[in-house]
This record gives sequence, structure tokens and C-alpha cells, in this order.
Amino acid sequence: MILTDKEILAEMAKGNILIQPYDRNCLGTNSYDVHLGKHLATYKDDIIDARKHNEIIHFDIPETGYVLQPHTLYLGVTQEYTESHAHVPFLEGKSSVGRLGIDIHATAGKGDVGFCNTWTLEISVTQPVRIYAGMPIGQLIYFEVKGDIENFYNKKSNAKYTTRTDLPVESMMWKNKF
Ligand SMILES: Nc1ccn([C@H]2C[C@H](O)[C@@H](COP(=O)(O)OP(=O)(O)OP(=O)(O)O)O2)c(=O)n1
Repeated sequence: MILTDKEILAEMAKGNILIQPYDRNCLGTNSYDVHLGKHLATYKDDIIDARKHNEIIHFDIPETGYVLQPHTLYLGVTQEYTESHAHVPFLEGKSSVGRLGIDIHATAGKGDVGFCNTWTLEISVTQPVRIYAGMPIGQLIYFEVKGDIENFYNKKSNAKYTTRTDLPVESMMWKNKF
């Protein structure tokens, strides 16, 4: 079940959900709108290797915006730092963003109970499009879970994305050792 606006507020009051910064106007009927942080990154190498630790180059979106180009994967980050201690958070796109031809995640939309961080966005575009820091970029949806949890994400020793940051984070797939 997806939490409604009232339930999101109630869970925030209980400390189960944290969204920083928080703005009441960003709370939708059953979601919360998140915004594009000013930091972007691209992979340094043209060919990236799923077994290796691929380096990324960080840069900032200027005030005048930044034109994203097709055929490039951009890593972005939400302005919002979030914590979800009892619900599964999902990051979804927004229709208005999709209508600009912007995808904000390549395949990963699901978060884990216990995830405490900003969200890295896996951004690609259909045609060149100018984007701006602070623009609404996605929405968080919170699902109820069934059953007890043995390993909360922030307590798992092998969780890859637990270090708090306001920068986009590259793939840590190399830690999987395959
Ligand atoms: N677009 C996304 C999707 C997820 N996450 C965060 C929330 C998740 O709780 C965390 C880990 O996501 P996955 O479990 O999908 O990733 P991995 O399986 O690769 O990592 P791990 O081994 O740490 O679970 O990353 C994110 O920042 N940006």
C-alpha cells in the first residue's frame, strides 16, 4: 500500500520518514516532490566497465542552466536528503519531466527500508534539453512493508550507498565481485 499525504505527514511526525529540506507544498496526494541538486557528473571514460570502479567527473549546473545531450549518462542528485525507517521509498519520475524527454532513473527506482541519503539520479534525455538546479525532478512514494526486517539498509555492512553526500555517486557494482 502506498502512503497517502496524511500518512506521510503522520510518519514524519513519528520520525519514520525524514525529508530535508521539507516544504509542505511539495507534498502530493500520495507522494513527495523532490528537486534536482546543482551537482552533476558524467563518467570519465567513454567505455565503462561493469567490473571496475569507473571514475566520474563532477561539475555544477550554472545559474543559466545546463543543456543535457542524448547518448550520455548523467548522474544527478536530489536536493533532498531523505530517511525512511519503516517504509520502502520509491523514486519515480514526474509526468512533466517525462514530457520533456528526461528519464531520471535507468532502472533503479526502489529504495530500501533504512536508506538514509540523497538519491542519485541516472539521467538520460531524448533530445537536448536545458535543465536547472532546483527544478522539480521526481517524486518519492512510500510503500508499507509486510513482516519484520532483519537488515535495515543503513545497518548492512555491504550496503554500497550509505555514506552521506550531496554529490551524485557512481556505480559501486565493482564491490559485488563477480
Ligand atoms: N535511483 C536510485 C535508486 C536507489 N537509490 C538508493 C536507494 C537504495 O536503498 C540504494 C540501493 O539501491 P539498490 O539496492 O537498487 O542498489 P544496489 O543493489 O546496487 O546496492 P546495494 O548492494 O547497496 O543494495 O540506492 C538511489 O540513490 N538512486
